[in-house]
Amino acid sequence: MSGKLASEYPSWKKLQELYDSEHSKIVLKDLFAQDPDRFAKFSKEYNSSSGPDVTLLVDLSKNLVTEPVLDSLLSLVREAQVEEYRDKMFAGEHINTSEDRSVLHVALRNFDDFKIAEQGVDEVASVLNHMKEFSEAVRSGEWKGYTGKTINTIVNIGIGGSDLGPVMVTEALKPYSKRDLTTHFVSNIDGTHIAETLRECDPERTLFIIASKTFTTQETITNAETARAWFLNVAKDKAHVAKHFVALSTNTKAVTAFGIDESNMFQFWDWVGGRYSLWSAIGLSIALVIGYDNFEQLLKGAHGMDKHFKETPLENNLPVLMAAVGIWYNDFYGSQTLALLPYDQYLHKFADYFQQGDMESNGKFITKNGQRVNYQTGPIIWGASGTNGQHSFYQLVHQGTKLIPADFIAPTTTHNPIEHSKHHRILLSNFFAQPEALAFGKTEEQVRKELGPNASEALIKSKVFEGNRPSTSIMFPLLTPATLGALIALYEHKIFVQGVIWGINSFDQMGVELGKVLAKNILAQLEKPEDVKGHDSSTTGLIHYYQKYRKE
Ligand SMILES: O=P(O)(O)OC[C@H]1O[C@@H](O)[C@@H](O)[C@@H](O)[C@@H]1O
Repeated sequence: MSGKLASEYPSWKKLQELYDSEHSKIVLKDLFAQDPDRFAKFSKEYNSSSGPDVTLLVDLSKNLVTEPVLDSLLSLVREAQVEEYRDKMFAGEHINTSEDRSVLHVALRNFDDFKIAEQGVDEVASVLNHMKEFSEAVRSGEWKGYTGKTINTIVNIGIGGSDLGPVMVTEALKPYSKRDLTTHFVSNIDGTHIAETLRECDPERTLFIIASKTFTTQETITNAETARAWFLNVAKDKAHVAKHFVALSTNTKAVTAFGIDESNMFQFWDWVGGRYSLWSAIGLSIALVIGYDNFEQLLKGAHGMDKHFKETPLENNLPVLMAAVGIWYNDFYGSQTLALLPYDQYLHKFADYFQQGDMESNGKFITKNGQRVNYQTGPIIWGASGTNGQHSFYQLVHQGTKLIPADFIAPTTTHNPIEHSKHHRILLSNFFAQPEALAFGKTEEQVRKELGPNASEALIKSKVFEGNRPSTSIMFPLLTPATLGALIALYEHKIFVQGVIWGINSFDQMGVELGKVLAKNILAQLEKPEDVKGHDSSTTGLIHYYQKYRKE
Protein backbone atom coordinates (compact mmCIF):
# COMPACT_ATOMS: atom_id res chain seq x y z
CA MET A 1 0.00 0.00 0.00
CA SER A 2 1.89 2.93 -1.29
CA GLY A 3 -0.63 5.66 -0.60
CA LYS A 4 -1.76 5.51 -4.19
CA LEU A 5 -5.10 4.55 -5.59
CA ALA A 6 -4.83 1.07 -7.11
CA SER A 7 -5.79 2.53 -10.47
CA GLU A 8 -2.64 4.68 -10.47
CA TYR A 9 -0.24 1.73 -10.58
CA PRO A 10 1.36 1.10 -13.97
CA SER A 11 0.28 -2.56 -13.84
CA TRP A 12 -3.33 -1.57 -13.24
CA LYS A 13 -3.20 0.32 -16.52
CA LYS A 14 -1.46 -2.62 -18.14
CA LEU A 15 -4.17 -4.93 -16.85
CA GLN A 16 -6.85 -2.66 -18.26
CA GLU A 17 -5.11 -2.75 -21.65
CA LEU A 18 -4.80 -6.52 -21.43
CA TYR A 19 -8.45 -6.81 -20.55
CA ASP A 20 -9.52 -4.54 -23.41
CA SER A 21 -7.41 -6.24 -26.04
CA GLU A 22 -7.41 -9.85 -24.81
CA HIS A 23 -10.46 -10.71 -22.79
CA SER A 24 -12.54 -11.82 -25.74
CA LYS A 25 -9.70 -14.22 -26.57
CA ILE A 26 -9.47 -15.66 -23.07
CA VAL A 27 -11.60 -18.71 -23.70
CA LEU A 28 -11.05 -21.63 -21.36
CA LYS A 29 -11.87 -24.21 -23.98
CA ASP A 30 -9.14 -22.83 -26.26
CA LEU A 31 -6.64 -22.28 -23.47
CA PHE A 32 -6.94 -25.89 -22.38
CA ALA A 33 -6.79 -27.15 -25.97
CA GLN A 34 -3.68 -25.09 -26.70
CA ASP A 35 -1.78 -26.03 -23.58
CA PRO A 36 -1.85 -29.60 -22.30
CA ASP A 37 0.10 -28.42 -19.25
CA ARG A 38 -2.42 -25.82 -18.19
CA PHE A 39 -3.49 -27.73 -15.08
CA ALA A 40 0.14 -28.31 -14.06
CA LYS A 41 0.98 -24.65 -14.62
CA PHE A 42 -1.99 -23.13 -12.89
CA SER A 43 -2.51 -25.46 -9.96
CA LYS A 44 -0.46 -25.42 -6.78
CA GLU A 45 -0.06 -27.87 -3.97
CA TYR A 46 0.43 -26.56 -0.47
CA ASN A 47 2.29 -28.73 2.01
CA SER A 48 2.75 -27.37 5.50
CA SER A 49 6.36 -26.79 6.43
CA SER A 50 5.74 -26.80 10.16
CA GLY A 51 3.27 -28.27 12.60
CA PRO A 52 0.76 -30.93 11.63
CA ASP A 53 0.80 -32.21 8.05
CA VAL A 54 -1.61 -30.30 5.90
CA THR A 55 -1.90 -30.54 2.18
CA LEU A 56 -4.16 -28.52 -0.08
CA LEU A 57 -4.51 -28.48 -3.84
CA VAL A 58 -5.55 -25.15 -5.29
CA ASP A 59 -6.42 -25.43 -8.97
CA LEU A 60 -6.57 -22.03 -10.62
CA SER A 61 -6.49 -23.38 -14.16
CA LYS A 62 -10.23 -22.90 -14.78
CA ASN A 63 -9.84 -19.16 -14.26
CA LEU A 64 -9.88 -16.60 -17.06
CA VAL A 65 -6.18 -15.94 -16.79
CA THR A 66 -3.18 -16.40 -19.03
CA GLU A 67 0.45 -16.19 -18.04
CA PRO A 68 0.75 -12.53 -19.14
CA VAL A 69 -2.37 -11.68 -17.11
CA LEU A 70 -1.03 -13.44 -14.05
CA ASP A 71 2.36 -11.75 -14.47
CA SER A 72 0.72 -8.34 -14.57
CA LEU A 73 -1.42 -9.17 -11.57
CA LEU A 74 1.72 -10.13 -9.66
CA SER A 75 3.37 -6.87 -10.74
CA LEU A 76 0.37 -5.11 -9.28
CA VAL A 77 0.91 -7.01 -6.03
CA ARG A 78 4.53 -5.80 -6.02
CA GLU A 79 3.70 -2.20 -6.87
CA ALA A 80 1.14 -2.13 -4.09
CA GLN A 81 3.92 -3.28 -1.74
CA VAL A 82 1.92 -6.22 -0.48
CA GLU A 83 5.04 -7.98 0.79
CA GLU A 84 6.12 -4.93 2.78
CA TYR A 85 2.65 -4.59 4.28
CA ARG A 86 2.51 -8.29 5.05
CA ASP A 87 5.80 -7.99 6.92
CA LYS A 88 4.51 -4.94 8.77
CA MET A 89 1.47 -6.93 9.88
CA PHE A 90 3.62 -9.80 11.13
CA ALA A 91 5.96 -7.35 12.88
CA GLY A 92 3.09 -5.82 14.84
CA GLU A 93 3.12 -2.39 13.18
CA HIS A 94 -0.09 -0.43 13.54
CA ILE A 95 -1.45 -1.12 10.07
CA ASN A 96 -5.01 -0.58 11.31
CA THR A 97 -4.42 3.14 11.03
CA SER A 98 -7.89 4.50 11.78
CA GLU A 99 -7.91 2.74 15.15
CA ASP A 100 -4.13 2.95 15.61
CA ARG A 101 -3.84 -0.77 16.26
CA SER A 102 -1.68 -3.63 15.14
CA VAL A 103 -3.36 -6.58 13.43
CA LEU A 104 -2.08 -9.72 15.03
CA HIS A 105 -4.38 -12.69 14.65
CA VAL A 106 -1.21 -14.40 13.42
CA ALA A 107 0.24 -13.96 16.94
CA LEU A 108 -2.58 -16.09 18.36
CA ARG A 109 -1.37 -19.16 16.50
CA ASN A 110 2.33 -18.47 16.47
CA PHE A 111 3.77 -20.84 19.10
CA ASP A 112 6.98 -18.82 19.47
CA ASP A 113 7.98 -18.96 15.84
CA PHE A 114 7.75 -15.37 14.56
CA LYS A 115 9.14 -12.71 16.86
CA ILE A 116 6.38 -10.20 17.47
CA ALA A 117 6.84 -7.22 19.76
CA GLU A 118 3.45 -5.97 20.91
CA GLN A 119 1.90 -5.66 24.31
CA GLY A 120 -0.15 -8.74 25.15
CA VAL A 121 1.54 -11.11 22.73
CA ASP A 122 3.50 -12.59 25.64
CA GLU A 123 0.17 -13.34 27.38
CA VAL A 124 -1.19 -15.51 24.56
CA ALA A 125 0.29 -18.73 25.94
CA SER A 126 -1.15 -18.21 29.42
CA VAL A 127 -4.65 -17.53 28.05
CA LEU A 128 -4.39 -20.70 25.96
CA ASN A 129 -3.39 -22.53 29.09
CA HIS A 130 -6.41 -21.15 30.93
CA MET A 131 -8.62 -22.29 28.04
CA LYS A 132 -7.04 -25.73 28.15
CA GLU A 133 -7.55 -26.15 31.90
CA PHE A 134 -11.08 -24.85 31.82
CA SER A 135 -12.21 -26.82 28.78
CA GLU A 136 -10.73 -30.00 30.19
CA ALA A 137 -12.42 -29.45 33.55
CA VAL A 138 -15.81 -28.97 31.90
CA ARG A 139 -15.40 -31.85 29.47
CA SER A 140 -14.20 -34.28 32.13
CA GLY A 141 -17.02 -33.39 34.49
CA GLU A 142 -14.66 -32.02 37.09
CA TRP A 143 -16.33 -28.60 36.71
CA LYS A 144 -19.69 -28.74 38.41
CA GLY A 145 -22.75 -26.56 38.31
CA TYR A 146 -24.20 -24.99 41.46
CA THR A 147 -26.07 -28.15 42.45
CA GLY A 148 -23.05 -30.39 41.91
CA LYS A 149 -24.13 -31.69 38.51
CA THR A 150 -21.86 -31.76 35.47
CA ILE A 151 -22.28 -29.40 32.51
CA ASN A 152 -24.11 -30.92 29.55
CA THR A 153 -24.99 -27.77 27.56
CA ILE A 154 -23.03 -24.72 26.56
CA VAL A 155 -24.58 -21.54 25.23
CA ASN A 156 -22.28 -19.09 23.49
CA ILE A 157 -23.81 -15.62 23.51
CA GLY A 158 -22.08 -13.34 21.02
CA ILE A 159 -22.59 -11.76 17.62
CA GLY A 160 -20.55 -11.05 14.49
CA GLY A 161 -16.97 -12.11 15.05
CA SER A 162 -17.86 -13.37 18.51
CA ASP A 163 -20.32 -15.83 17.01
CA LEU A 164 -19.67 -16.70 13.37
CA GLY A 165 -16.19 -18.20 13.80
CA PRO A 166 -17.13 -20.54 16.65
CA VAL A 167 -20.36 -21.49 14.86
CA MET A 168 -18.58 -22.27 11.61
CA VAL A 169 -15.70 -24.18 13.20
CA THR A 170 -17.78 -26.24 15.62
CA GLU A 171 -20.00 -27.25 12.71
CA ALA A 172 -17.01 -27.98 10.46
CA LEU A 173 -15.30 -30.11 13.10
CA LYS A 174 -18.35 -31.96 14.38
CA PRO A 175 -16.66 -35.35 13.85
CA TYR A 176 -14.22 -34.32 16.60
CA SER A 177 -16.91 -33.09 18.98
CA LYS A 178 -17.97 -34.35 22.36
CA ARG A 179 -21.37 -35.62 21.37
CA ASP A 180 -22.89 -35.49 24.83
CA LEU A 181 -22.19 -31.77 25.15
CA THR A 182 -25.00 -29.84 23.49
CA THR A 183 -23.96 -26.49 22.06
CA HIS A 184 -26.11 -23.48 21.22
CA PHE A 185 -25.12 -20.15 19.75
CA VAL A 186 -27.32 -17.17 20.51
CA SER A 187 -26.60 -14.02 18.54
CA ASN A 188 -29.72 -12.21 17.37
CA ILE A 189 -31.34 -9.54 19.56
CA ASP A 190 -34.69 -11.01 18.52
CA GLY A 191 -35.88 -12.48 21.83
CA THR A 192 -36.95 -15.58 19.95
CA HIS A 193 -33.33 -16.66 19.66
CA ILE A 194 -32.59 -16.72 23.39
CA ALA A 195 -36.11 -17.85 24.33
CA GLU A 196 -36.04 -20.89 22.05
CA THR A 197 -32.55 -21.77 23.26
CA LEU A 198 -33.37 -21.47 26.96
CA ARG A 199 -36.33 -23.80 26.45
CA GLU A 200 -33.79 -26.51 25.75
CA CYS A 201 -31.50 -25.78 28.71
CA ASP A 202 -31.37 -27.01 32.28
CA PRO A 203 -30.10 -24.19 34.54
CA GLU A 204 -28.28 -26.69 36.74
CA ARG A 205 -26.26 -28.05 33.80
CA THR A 206 -25.79 -25.11 31.44
CA LEU A 207 -22.68 -23.00 30.99
CA PHE A 208 -23.12 -19.57 29.39
CA ILE A 209 -20.15 -18.13 27.53
CA ILE A 210 -20.55 -14.40 27.06
CA ALA A 211 -18.36 -13.60 24.07
CA SER A 212 -17.81 -9.94 23.29
CA LYS A 213 -14.59 -8.15 22.52
CA THR A 214 -15.96 -4.82 23.70
CA PHE A 215 -18.54 -6.19 26.15
CA THR A 216 -20.77 -3.31 25.13
CA THR A 217 -22.54 -4.84 22.14
CA GLN A 218 -26.27 -4.29 22.66
CA GLU A 219 -27.38 -7.71 21.40
CA THR A 220 -24.88 -9.66 23.45
CA ILE A 221 -25.32 -7.78 26.70
CA THR A 222 -29.13 -7.90 26.42
CA ASN A 223 -29.11 -11.63 25.70
CA ALA A 224 -26.61 -12.21 28.51
CA GLU A 225 -28.78 -10.30 30.99
CA THR A 226 -31.79 -12.35 29.94
CA ALA A 227 -29.82 -15.57 30.40
CA ARG A 228 -28.60 -14.45 33.82
CA ALA A 229 -32.14 -13.53 34.93
CA TRP A 230 -33.42 -16.91 33.69
CA PHE A 231 -30.66 -18.65 35.60
CA LEU A 232 -31.13 -16.68 38.83
CA ASN A 233 -34.86 -17.24 38.69
CA VAL A 234 -34.05 -20.86 39.53
CA ALA A 235 -30.64 -20.66 41.22
CA LYS A 236 -31.63 -17.63 43.37
CA ASP A 237 -28.20 -16.87 44.80
CA LYS A 238 -25.93 -14.55 42.74
CA ALA A 239 -22.90 -16.44 44.00
CA HIS A 240 -23.93 -19.32 41.73
CA VAL A 241 -23.33 -17.18 38.61
CA ALA A 242 -19.62 -17.98 38.90
CA LYS A 243 -20.28 -21.65 38.11
CA HIS A 244 -22.40 -20.94 35.06
CA PHE A 245 -21.15 -17.76 33.38
CA VAL A 246 -17.77 -17.04 31.86
CA ALA A 247 -16.71 -14.12 29.68
CA LEU A 248 -14.45 -13.77 26.66
CA SER A 249 -13.48 -10.15 26.29
CA THR A 250 -10.88 -7.39 26.25
CA ASN A 251 -12.95 -5.31 28.69
CA THR A 252 -12.30 -6.48 32.26
CA LYS A 253 -14.19 -3.59 33.82
CA ALA A 254 -17.43 -4.29 31.98
CA VAL A 255 -17.12 -8.04 32.59
CA THR A 256 -16.78 -7.64 36.35
CA ALA A 257 -19.55 -5.03 36.39
CA PHE A 258 -21.81 -7.64 34.76
CA GLY A 259 -21.08 -9.91 37.73
CA ILE A 260 -18.64 -12.34 36.19
CA ASP A 261 -15.61 -13.09 38.30
CA GLU A 262 -12.28 -12.02 36.78
CA SER A 263 -11.01 -15.57 37.21
CA ASN A 264 -13.79 -16.69 34.87
CA MET A 265 -12.75 -14.22 32.22
CA PHE A 266 -10.66 -15.18 29.23
CA GLN A 267 -8.71 -12.22 28.00
CA PHE A 268 -7.75 -11.05 24.55
CA TRP A 269 -6.38 -7.84 23.13
CA ASP A 270 -7.37 -4.92 20.94
CA TRP A 271 -5.09 -6.18 18.16
CA VAL A 272 -7.44 -9.09 17.57
CA GLY A 273 -10.13 -8.00 15.13
CA GLY A 274 -13.59 -9.43 15.83
CA ARG A 275 -13.77 -11.25 12.50
CA TYR A 276 -10.27 -12.65 13.07
CA SER A 277 -10.88 -13.70 16.65
CA LEU A 278 -11.82 -17.38 16.56
CA TRP A 279 -8.15 -18.12 17.30
CA SER A 280 -8.32 -16.17 20.55
CA ALA A 281 -10.32 -16.68 23.74
CA ILE A 282 -13.36 -16.30 21.47
CA GLY A 283 -12.56 -19.89 20.46
CA LEU A 284 -13.37 -21.20 23.95
CA SER A 285 -16.59 -22.80 22.74
CA ILE A 286 -14.55 -24.52 20.02
CA ALA A 287 -12.10 -25.89 22.61
CA LEU A 288 -15.03 -27.07 24.71
CA VAL A 289 -16.69 -28.84 21.81
CA ILE A 290 -13.70 -30.46 20.08
CA GLY A 291 -11.25 -30.55 22.98
CA TYR A 292 -8.24 -28.33 23.54
CA ASP A 293 -5.80 -30.55 21.62
CA ASN A 294 -7.90 -30.32 18.50
CA PHE A 295 -8.26 -26.56 19.00
CA GLU A 296 -4.47 -26.35 19.10
CA GLN A 297 -4.28 -28.36 15.86
CA LEU A 298 -6.58 -25.78 14.29
CA LEU A 299 -4.20 -23.01 15.39
CA LYS A 300 -1.16 -24.89 14.16
CA GLY A 301 -2.74 -25.56 10.80
CA ALA A 302 -3.36 -21.83 10.44
CA HIS A 303 0.20 -21.09 11.50
CA GLY A 304 1.49 -23.30 8.71
CA MET A 305 -0.45 -21.17 6.23
CA ASP A 306 0.90 -18.00 7.90
CA LYS A 307 4.41 -19.26 7.25
CA HIS A 308 3.55 -20.06 3.66
CA PHE A 309 2.09 -16.58 3.17
CA LYS A 310 5.07 -14.91 4.81
CA GLU A 311 7.84 -16.92 3.19
CA THR A 312 6.71 -18.11 -0.24
CA PRO A 313 7.59 -16.15 -3.38
CA LEU A 314 4.59 -14.44 -4.91
CA GLU A 315 4.40 -16.82 -7.91
CA ASN A 316 3.63 -19.72 -5.60
CA ASN A 317 1.97 -17.87 -2.78
CA LEU A 318 -1.58 -19.18 -2.56
CA PRO A 319 -3.31 -16.29 -0.79
CA VAL A 320 -1.58 -13.91 -3.19
CA LEU A 321 -2.63 -15.88 -6.26
CA MET A 322 -6.23 -16.19 -5.12
CA ALA A 323 -6.32 -12.49 -4.31
CA ALA A 324 -4.84 -11.60 -7.69
CA VAL A 325 -7.37 -13.67 -9.60
CA GLY A 326 -10.15 -12.09 -7.55
CA ILE A 327 -8.94 -8.59 -8.44
CA TRP A 328 -8.97 -9.52 -12.12
CA TYR A 329 -12.67 -10.41 -12.01
CA ASN A 330 -13.74 -7.74 -9.57
CA ASP A 331 -11.97 -4.80 -11.17
CA PHE A 332 -11.62 -5.66 -14.83
CA TYR A 333 -14.41 -8.11 -15.65
CA GLY A 334 -16.78 -6.13 -13.45
CA SER A 335 -18.01 -9.17 -11.57
CA GLN A 336 -19.75 -8.33 -8.34
CA THR A 337 -19.57 -11.47 -6.27
CA LEU A 338 -17.59 -14.49 -5.21
CA ALA A 339 -19.46 -17.70 -4.45
CA LEU A 340 -17.99 -20.05 -1.85
CA LEU A 341 -19.23 -23.54 -2.59
CA PRO A 342 -17.93 -26.21 -0.24
CA TYR A 343 -18.84 -29.76 -1.19
CA ASP A 344 -18.76 -30.81 2.42
CA GLN A 345 -21.83 -30.62 4.63
CA TYR A 346 -19.63 -29.86 7.63
CA LEU A 347 -18.60 -26.61 5.92
CA HIS A 348 -22.19 -25.40 5.59
CA LYS A 349 -21.40 -22.21 7.52
CA PHE A 350 -18.21 -21.42 5.60
CA ALA A 351 -19.78 -18.83 3.30
CA ASP A 352 -21.65 -17.20 6.21
CA TYR A 353 -18.39 -16.90 8.08
CA PHE A 354 -16.51 -15.29 5.22
CA GLN A 355 -19.41 -13.02 4.50
CA GLN A 356 -18.27 -11.11 7.56
CA GLY A 357 -14.60 -11.97 7.08
CA ASP A 358 -14.45 -10.51 3.59
CA MET A 359 -17.30 -8.01 3.39
CA GLU A 360 -16.65 -6.30 6.73
CA SER A 361 -12.96 -6.18 5.89
CA ASN A 362 -13.05 -4.97 2.32
CA GLY A 363 -16.47 -3.40 1.85
CA LYS A 364 -15.06 0.14 1.85
CA PHE A 365 -14.93 3.06 -0.58
CA ILE A 366 -12.40 5.23 1.22
CA THR A 367 -8.68 4.52 1.10
CA LYS A 368 -6.44 4.77 4.12
CA ASN A 369 -5.51 8.23 2.87
CA GLY A 370 -9.12 9.36 2.76
CA GLN A 371 -9.53 9.28 -1.02
CA ARG A 372 -12.61 7.80 -2.65
CA VAL A 373 -11.68 4.82 -4.77
CA ASN A 374 -12.53 4.88 -8.48
CA TYR A 375 -12.76 1.10 -8.74
CA GLN A 376 -14.63 -1.74 -7.14
CA THR A 377 -13.47 -3.08 -3.76
CA GLY A 378 -14.68 -6.14 -1.85
CA PRO A 379 -16.90 -8.70 -3.55
CA ILE A 380 -20.26 -9.84 -2.25
CA ILE A 381 -19.65 -13.22 -0.63
CA TRP A 382 -22.34 -15.86 -0.64
CA GLY A 383 -22.74 -19.57 -1.17
CA ALA A 384 -24.12 -22.86 0.04
CA SER A 385 -22.73 -26.30 0.66
CA GLY A 386 -22.88 -29.40 -1.44
CA THR A 387 -25.37 -30.14 -4.14
CA ASN A 388 -28.15 -28.08 -2.52
CA GLY A 389 -27.09 -24.99 -4.45
CA GLN A 390 -27.21 -26.94 -7.70
CA HIS A 391 -30.96 -27.35 -7.26
CA SER A 392 -31.39 -23.72 -6.41
CA PHE A 393 -29.17 -20.90 -7.70
CA TYR A 394 -26.77 -22.69 -10.07
CA GLN A 395 -29.17 -22.05 -12.94
CA LEU A 396 -28.15 -18.41 -12.81
CA VAL A 397 -24.49 -19.27 -12.40
CA HIS A 398 -24.61 -21.42 -15.57
CA GLN A 399 -26.97 -19.49 -17.80
CA GLY A 400 -27.61 -16.13 -16.16
CA THR A 401 -26.33 -12.82 -17.44
CA LYS A 402 -23.82 -12.27 -14.64
CA LEU A 403 -20.27 -13.47 -14.27
CA ILE A 404 -20.01 -15.32 -10.99
CA PRO A 405 -16.55 -16.55 -10.06
CA ALA A 406 -16.83 -19.45 -7.64
CA ASP A 407 -14.55 -21.38 -5.32
CA PHE A 408 -15.37 -25.08 -5.16
CA ILE A 409 -13.99 -26.76 -2.03
CA ALA A 410 -13.97 -30.50 -1.23
CA PRO A 411 -12.23 -33.22 0.76
CA THR A 412 -11.13 -36.39 -1.03
CA THR A 413 -12.25 -38.46 1.96
CA THR A 414 -15.41 -38.16 4.01
CA HIS A 415 -15.84 -38.55 7.73
CA ASN A 416 -18.99 -40.53 6.97
CA PRO A 417 -18.09 -43.29 4.49
CA ILE A 418 -21.55 -44.79 4.30
CA GLU A 419 -21.65 -47.87 2.06
CA HIS A 420 -18.00 -47.58 1.07
CA SER A 421 -18.33 -43.84 0.49
CA LYS A 422 -21.17 -44.18 -1.99
CA HIS A 423 -22.54 -40.76 -1.03
CA HIS A 424 -19.13 -39.19 -1.20
CA ARG A 425 -18.46 -40.47 -4.72
CA ILE A 426 -21.76 -39.01 -5.88
CA LEU A 427 -20.99 -35.75 -4.09
CA LEU A 428 -17.54 -35.54 -5.64
CA SER A 429 -18.78 -36.40 -9.09
CA ASN A 430 -20.87 -33.25 -8.79
CA PHE A 431 -17.92 -31.30 -7.41
CA PHE A 432 -15.92 -32.26 -10.52
CA ALA A 433 -18.79 -31.84 -12.96
CA GLN A 434 -19.94 -28.35 -12.03
CA PRO A 435 -16.67 -26.48 -12.69
CA GLU A 436 -16.31 -28.49 -15.90
CA ALA A 437 -19.78 -27.53 -17.06
CA LEU A 438 -19.19 -23.91 -16.11
CA ALA A 439 -15.89 -23.73 -17.94
CA PHE A 440 -16.70 -25.66 -21.10
CA GLY A 441 -20.45 -25.37 -21.44
CA LYS A 442 -22.43 -26.98 -24.23
CA THR A 443 -22.51 -25.64 -27.76
CA GLU A 444 -25.49 -25.13 -30.04
CA GLU A 445 -24.19 -27.86 -32.33
CA GLN A 446 -24.12 -30.33 -29.47
CA VAL A 447 -27.66 -29.44 -28.49
CA ARG A 448 -28.90 -29.67 -32.09
CA LYS A 449 -27.38 -33.09 -32.46
CA GLU A 450 -28.92 -34.26 -29.22
CA LEU A 451 -32.42 -32.96 -29.90
CA GLY A 452 -32.72 -33.98 -33.51
CA PRO A 453 -34.23 -32.12 -36.48
CA ASN A 454 -37.68 -31.54 -34.99
CA ALA A 455 -36.59 -29.42 -32.05
CA SER A 456 -37.64 -25.78 -32.06
CA GLU A 457 -35.00 -23.07 -32.31
CA ALA A 458 -36.12 -21.66 -28.98
CA LEU A 459 -35.67 -24.98 -27.24
CA ILE A 460 -32.25 -25.43 -28.79
CA LYS A 461 -31.12 -21.97 -27.69
CA SER A 462 -32.40 -22.50 -24.15
CA LYS A 463 -30.24 -25.58 -23.74
CA VAL A 464 -26.98 -23.93 -24.75
CA PHE A 465 -24.38 -23.34 -22.04
CA GLU A 466 -21.99 -20.60 -23.12
CA GLY A 467 -19.31 -21.84 -20.76
CA ASN A 468 -16.18 -19.82 -20.01
CA ARG A 469 -17.43 -19.26 -16.50
CA PRO A 470 -14.51 -19.31 -14.10
CA SER A 471 -13.90 -21.23 -10.93
CA THR A 472 -11.16 -22.24 -8.55
CA SER A 473 -11.14 -25.75 -7.10
CA ILE A 474 -9.63 -26.49 -3.71
CA MET A 475 -9.15 -30.06 -2.50
CA PHE A 476 -7.61 -31.67 0.55
CA PRO A 477 -7.54 -35.21 1.92
CA LEU A 478 -9.83 -34.84 4.96
CA LEU A 479 -11.37 -31.94 6.86
CA THR A 480 -9.19 -32.16 9.97
CA PRO A 481 -8.73 -29.35 12.52
CA ALA A 482 -5.33 -28.47 11.05
CA THR A 483 -6.63 -28.48 7.49
CA LEU A 484 -9.52 -26.24 8.46
CA GLY A 485 -7.08 -23.87 10.19
CA ALA A 486 -5.01 -23.64 7.01
CA LEU A 487 -8.07 -23.13 4.85
CA ILE A 488 -9.39 -20.28 6.98
CA ALA A 489 -5.96 -18.61 7.11
CA LEU A 490 -5.72 -18.94 3.32
CA TYR A 491 -8.87 -16.85 2.92
CA GLU A 492 -7.88 -14.40 5.66
CA HIS A 493 -4.65 -13.62 3.85
CA LYS A 494 -6.39 -13.41 0.49
CA ILE A 495 -8.58 -10.71 2.00
CA PHE A 496 -5.49 -8.95 3.37
CA VAL A 497 -3.75 -8.90 -0.03
CA GLN A 498 -6.79 -7.49 -1.78
CA GLY A 499 -7.23 -4.80 0.87
CA VAL A 500 -3.62 -3.70 0.45
CA ILE A 501 -3.98 -3.49 -3.34
CA TRP A 502 -7.18 -1.45 -3.04
CA GLY A 503 -5.49 0.82 -0.50
CA ILE A 504 -8.20 0.37 2.11
CA ASN A 505 -8.06 -0.45 5.81
CA SER A 506 -9.30 -4.05 6.02
CA PHE A 507 -9.30 -3.97 9.80
CA ASP A 508 -11.79 -1.36 10.90
CA GLN A 509 -15.58 -1.49 10.47
CA MET A 510 -16.88 2.06 10.52
CA GLY A 511 -19.78 1.05 8.31
CA VAL A 512 -21.54 -0.80 11.09
CA GLU A 513 -21.76 2.24 13.36
CA LEU A 514 -24.39 4.55 11.83
CA GLY A 515 -27.24 2.06 12.11
CA LYS A 516 -26.35 1.38 15.76
CA VAL A 517 -26.52 5.08 16.63
CA LEU A 518 -29.84 5.61 14.83
CA ALA A 519 -31.35 2.53 16.48
CA LYS A 520 -30.41 3.84 19.92
CA ASN A 521 -32.08 7.15 19.19
CA ILE A 522 -35.21 5.44 17.85
CA LEU A 523 -35.41 3.06 20.81
CA ALA A 524 -35.86 6.09 23.07
CA GLN A 525 -38.78 7.31 20.90
CA LEU A 526 -40.76 4.10 20.60
CA GLU A 527 -43.12 4.60 23.53
CA LYS A 528 -45.32 7.46 22.36
CA PRO A 529 -46.19 8.73 18.86
CA GLU A 530 -45.49 12.31 19.97
CA ASP A 531 -41.89 11.33 20.82
CA VAL A 532 -41.14 10.30 17.23
CA LYS A 533 -39.15 13.26 15.98
CA GLY A 534 -36.44 14.15 13.52
CA HIS A 535 -37.09 11.49 10.89
CA ASP A 536 -38.14 11.42 7.27
CA SER A 537 -41.80 10.65 6.58
CA SER A 538 -41.10 7.02 5.73
CA THR A 539 -39.30 6.22 8.98
CA THR A 540 -41.90 8.18 10.96
CA GLY A 541 -44.73 6.34 9.16
CA LEU A 542 -43.19 2.96 9.90
CA ILE A 543 -42.74 3.73 13.60
CA HIS A 544 -46.30 5.03 13.84
CA TYR A 545 -47.59 1.83 12.25
CA TYR A 546 -45.69 -0.16 14.86
CA GLN A 547 -47.13 2.01 17.64
CA LYS A 548 -50.66 1.53 16.34
CA TYR A 549 -50.57 -2.25 16.08
CA ARG A 550 -48.16 -3.44 18.77
CA LYS A 551 -49.68 -5.56 21.50
CA GLU A 552 -47.31 -5.05 24.36
O1 LIG B 1 -17.26 -8.83 20.08
P1 LIG B 1 -18.10 -7.61 20.12
O2 LIG B 1 -17.36 -6.43 20.69
O3 LIG B 1 -19.39 -7.86 20.86
O4 LIG B 1 -18.47 -7.22 18.64
C1 LIG B 1 -19.25 -8.02 17.82
C2 LIG B 1 -19.31 -7.50 16.40
O5 LIG B 1 -19.83 -6.20 16.42
C3 LIG B 1 -20.08 -5.65 15.15
O6 LIG B 1 -20.63 -4.39 15.27
C4 LIG B 1 -18.86 -5.62 14.28
O7 LIG B 1 -18.09 -4.55 14.65
C5 LIG B 1 -18.08 -6.91 14.34
O8 LIG B 1 -16.80 -6.75 13.81
C6 LIG B 1 -17.96 -7.48 15.70
O9 LIG B 1 -17.44 -8.78 15.58
